[in-house]
Amino acid sequence: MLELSGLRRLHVGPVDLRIESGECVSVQGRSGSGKTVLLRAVADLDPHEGDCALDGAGCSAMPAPTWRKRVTYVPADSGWWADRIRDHFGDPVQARSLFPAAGLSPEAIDWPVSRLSTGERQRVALLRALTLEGRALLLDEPTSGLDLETRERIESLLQARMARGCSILLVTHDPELARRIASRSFRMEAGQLRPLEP
Ligand SMILES: Nc1ncnc2c1ncn2[C@@H]1O[C@H](COP(=O)(O)OP(=O)(O)OP(=O)(O)O)[C@@H](O)[C@H]1O
Repeated sequence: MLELSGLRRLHVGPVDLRIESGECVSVQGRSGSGKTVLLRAVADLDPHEGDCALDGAGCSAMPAPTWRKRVTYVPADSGWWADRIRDHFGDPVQARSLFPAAGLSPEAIDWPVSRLSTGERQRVALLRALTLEGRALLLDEPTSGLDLETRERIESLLQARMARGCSILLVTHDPELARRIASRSFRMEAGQLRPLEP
């Protein structure tokens, strides 16, 4: 269970939110409303007030890398720190086996990052997060710009992760995606999460 308590950063918050194990909560809202600011605060990437806890263990009580391994943030545009895709995975052989589930060729593990399309990069970044086996995922528009078939694959991957107890905080501009996988949806407005009707 991922819990946000009095979380505040810039014009966002204070936000109180509890996401059960195996639950997905979506956040929609206008561009610039603060959705990414919220995700980054939960990931402890920027200074903030308030705290988050995972299964009762507070973010402020553990080293940031430990928190970020358990609560994995996948930005809309991921960073890459090596030329080759395989070098972004602890176990490239295991990662390769996951590629087809995201609509990627297994051979892509040996490609340079520069060869990937925008949507392929997005999926590789998500797979990397999945291989970290964290207990919570913070996803910033994980299916934006993907075709329908590929979106469905990504949804299946996320559903499978939820079935294993992972909590997901999903930022999306796609209300249909939110309806399908989120049990609760919010709209970021004036720095607050306003509940959306199912
Ligand atoms: N470090 C910062 N310092 C000052 N302002 C910031 C900082 N980071 C983000 N902002 C501002 O906060 C606002 C919210 O940005 P954010 O990226 O969270 O929007 P968003 O809701 O995710 O938008 P989009 O849907 O376009 O991705 C923006 O106006 C942005 O300029």
